[in-house]
Order: sequence, then structure tokens, then C-alpha cells
Amino acid sequence: MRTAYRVETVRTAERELMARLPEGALMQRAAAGLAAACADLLGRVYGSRVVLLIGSGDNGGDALYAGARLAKRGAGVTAVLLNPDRTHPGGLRALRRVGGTVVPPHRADHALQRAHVVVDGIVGIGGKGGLRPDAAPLAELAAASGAAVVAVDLPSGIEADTGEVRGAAVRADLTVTFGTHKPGLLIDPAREYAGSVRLVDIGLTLPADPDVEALQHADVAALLPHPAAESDKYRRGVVGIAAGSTRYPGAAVLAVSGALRGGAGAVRYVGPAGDAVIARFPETLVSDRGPKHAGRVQAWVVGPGAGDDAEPVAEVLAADVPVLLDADGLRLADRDAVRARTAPTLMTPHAGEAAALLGTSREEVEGARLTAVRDLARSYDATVLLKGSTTLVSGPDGGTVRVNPTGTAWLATAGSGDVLSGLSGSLLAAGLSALDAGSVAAYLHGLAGRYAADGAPAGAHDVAEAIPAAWRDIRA
Ligand SMILES: NC(=O)C1=CN([C@@H]2O[C@H](COP(=O)(O)OP(=O)(O)OC[C@H]3O[C@@H](n4cnc5c(N)ncnc54)[C@H](O)[C@@H]3O)[C@@H](O)[C@H]2O)[C@@H](O)CC1
Ligand SMILES: Nc1ncnc2c1ncn2[C@@H]1O[C@H](COP(=O)(O)OP(=O)(O)O)[C@@H](O)[C@H]1O
Ligand SMILES: [K+]
Repeated sequence: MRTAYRVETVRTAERELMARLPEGALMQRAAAGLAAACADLLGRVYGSRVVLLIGSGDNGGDALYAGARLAKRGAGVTAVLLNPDRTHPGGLRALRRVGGTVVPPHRADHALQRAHVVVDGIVGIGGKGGLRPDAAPLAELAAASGAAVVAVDLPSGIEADTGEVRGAAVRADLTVTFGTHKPGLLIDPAREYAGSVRLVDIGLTLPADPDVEALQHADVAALLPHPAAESDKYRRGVVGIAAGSTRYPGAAVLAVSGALRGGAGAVRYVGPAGDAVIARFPETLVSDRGPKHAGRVQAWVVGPGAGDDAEPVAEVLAADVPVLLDADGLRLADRDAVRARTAPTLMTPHAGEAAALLGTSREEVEGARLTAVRDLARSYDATVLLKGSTTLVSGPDGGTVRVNPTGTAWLATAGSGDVLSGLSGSLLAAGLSALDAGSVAAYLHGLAGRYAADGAPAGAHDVAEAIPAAWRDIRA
């Protein structure tokens, strides 16, 4: 599991550790890790040119001490001081002692143009809002320089706690972060500014429950359902799919295609697209009567391509089994009926659907995904999986939010969300909790998307067909 903690928690852990260590020891650990990462990037430190962008806090201190370590190994190091009077004094002394030079911001351009590596020590977890006007031009010059940009702790200008980017920010090729990931390093749009992320252990002791966590292969492998010797199709779980319409029969086919690859023992389809479903997947149990009249299922998926009929949605919400609401189902579901349910509900909106439910704009949701997913989960007292460039899954109680680390922008293709809904529903029927079903499905779906696309466009049905390969790799 990869975990991330918000700034307040990091600060508390840092204070506790600092109280037990000699003065400055923590910063030296950070600087050593930072210098090592820069050295790896440079290949040969001796003779290289490094420019440090230095703000007025400890983030600048880290960069200065790391610069001093690189200068000791023969790099030419130039520090650009945004605020000479408030520069970390110890860090500046250390750099000067080994021959580092210092220039004001208006003379940074020349040094930046010749740099191999630029170290962004403008601001770290003490930052608020986008870069200030004096710092923003330096971020632009760094980007234009062609040098590799290494962010200290986080790219200056992003919101560490949420992943929002509210103004100018540094775009890094590599972020060297200390003690723990910060949520913003894992969540778009900020994640994109971070480049690849390297975590340096500085010995922090952090609480058991992170703010954000990302499953990794081993975590998913432990959650995947696996039939036992005594299993039969009913024990493995039956998933009901109420989806598709005469206008959109394909949504039903795609939801079933995902459901068949998700671990349930049988897939039951109810709705007007039964012929299309059977033609493609003869193993499906098909009925054209409403969900109420279908046989027993262990979980329902309702909504993909379903059109305007609210009846199946209401019937499914009244069932005492886990329910997944997607697409039209989200729009047609009565919020009070969702809140009144005792069995789990999993909602899977994309940003536009989430915006409609929250009464805000798509841009607002995409810019502040973590807030949106938590707000929606709280408002519906349900688990919410917010799809998009960073898929997030939040339970209703404001606990740890899961962030999906797999996926590819090629998944932005019509119908791939339908596949995800069937897959998630199947995992619900197999007995996973809503949080696990959503995050395991997103993980498998993202991996399957990568396999299906492999650098070229893929259709939603290709994604569904790649799910078994993703499953096998995770279990391997
Ligand atoms: N506290 C600790 O024990 C450790 C802290 N470390 C480093 O210290 C950093 C935190 O240091 P600080 O608390 O001094 O805070 P920062 O260095 O992150 O930033 C504080 C300074 O940035 C300015 N600032 C705030 N928002 C800005 C913006 N939008 N644009 C431009 N300037 C802005 C503030 O005026 C303030 O002077 C961490 O990110 C990490 O790099 C590491 O050395 C590890 C140990
Ligand atoms: N930029 C992106 N990067 C990664 N995944 C994406 C991106 N955009 C969309 N996706 C994924 O693609 C799928 C699209 O689902 P959705 O928007 O419901 O499409 P549809 O309604 O056509 O099925 C979701 O799993 C979503 O997370
Ligand atoms: K920084």
C-alpha cells in the first residue's frame, strides 16, 4: 500500500521526531536523500551545473544543504535567492563554504539556461495557493531551460493536501518527497506537476489511517475473490445488471462483459437489450421483466445506457443487497432512498455526473477531486468512485480515500465506464465491500486499459477482454 498524509499530520510527526534528534538532523536526512536523487539524475556530478531556486522556508534549507553536498562532489552550484534576508542561514552558509554562488532572481536566466538540473526549493508544505508573483517567473524559466527539474518535497505552488493547483506552479520531472507521500502527489491535477516521485525515509512515525492510500499489486491480489473447491455459481455470487435500452443496447452488453470477468458465478440481465446481450454472451441469464421479478442476486448494477425509466432504479434501491449506481442510474436515483438504504451503495460518476449531483461545474470537480468525492459520499451516505484522470474512491464516513494508481488516458473511450460498472458489481456480488469492490475494479480496469491500448487506441470491449490478463498478472 502506498500511503499519503496531510500536512498537519506530517508536521506533528516531524515535531515528535525532532524532539528526539539533535538539532538539524532531520533536515540533513532530507538533504542527503535529495542530493542522492540529483546525483542519480546527473549521472556524473563532477563538472555538472546545478541551479537552486530558494524560497524563505525550510524547503529552501533542504535545497541549499543538498546543493552543498553536490558542490562538494564537484558540481557548479548557483543558488537563486528569492528573499535574501529570509534565506535559511545554515543552508546558505553550508553552500558558500564549499564555493557555491548566489544570484538574485533577475540574474537567474543565464544560470538556468546552462543548468543540467534545477532544484525547486521555493516552497514545500508551508505553501499556500499558487506561486507568488515574484516566484512564478522562475518556474517558467526553469521549464524553458530544458534542464531536469527536481522538486523538493513537492512541486512549489500545488496544494499538498488536495491535489489542487490554484495558480502558477513548478512542473517537475522528479519530486523527492520526505517522510511520506502527500495527497497532492497522487491526485490530479497536481500529480501531473510532480513527475515521478521518490520517497525518502526520514524516520517519521505516522498514524495507522492515512488520508489517502493507493492499492498495489499485492493488496489487490489479497482482495481478489477466488473460488474454493466447494464453490458453486450461487456461492460465488450472482450479479444483476439492469442496464441498456432499445436506444443503447451496447451499454448492457458492455456492462455484462465487465461483470463476466469480475468473479461472480453468474450474471443476470434484466431490461430491453436481452437479445443483444445473449447474442454476444450466451452464458447470461436474461429476463425482460423488472429487477423486482428477477431471481435472487447478491448485488445489482443499475443505470448504464438505461434512459429515463426511473422504475428499475427504485426497485433496485429497495433491494436489500449491495447496489451500484452508474450513468442514468445516478440521475434517476432518489437521494433519500439512497441514504435510507442499509445495504451498501456504490456510486460511480464521472466528473460531469458528479458535478450535476453536487450542483457545481465539471471544472470545479476536476480541479478539486478529493473534496468532490468526499462531499458526494457524505451527501448520499454512500461509497463514491469518482472516475477520470485520477480515479478516487471514498467511503461515506470521511475515512481514508483510495486513489487508483493504474489506468491510462486511452480509457477515455465510449463505453469503458460501462465495463467498469459491470466489473465492480461483480466484485460486490462476490462479497467485497463497496470500497474494496470499487478500488479493486478500478485497479483491474486501469491495468486492462493499459494492456488493451498498449500505446494505441482501444475500444471498451478490448478493455473488457484484457481484464483476465490483468487479473492473472496481479495474482502471479
Ligand atoms: N519541519 C521539518 O522537520 C522538516 C521540514 N523539511 C522541509 O521543510 C519544508 C517546510 O518548511 P517551512 O515550514 O519552512 O515552509 P516552506 O519552506 O514550505 O514555505 C514557507 C515559506 O514559503 C512562503 N510561501 C508560502 N506560500 C507561498 C507561495 N504560494 N509562493 C511563494 N512563497 C510562498 C512563505 O512566506 C514562507 O516563507 C518541507 O516541505 C520540507 O521540504 C525537511 O527538511 C524535513 C524536516
Ligand atoms: N484522462 C483519463 N485518464 C485515465 N482514465 C480515464 C481518463 N478519462 C476517463 N478515464 C476512465 O475511463 C472510464 C470512462 O468512463 P465513463 O466516463 O463513464 O465513460 P462511458 O460513459 O462512455 O462508459 C472511467 O473508468 C474513467 O476513469
Ligand atoms: K518545492
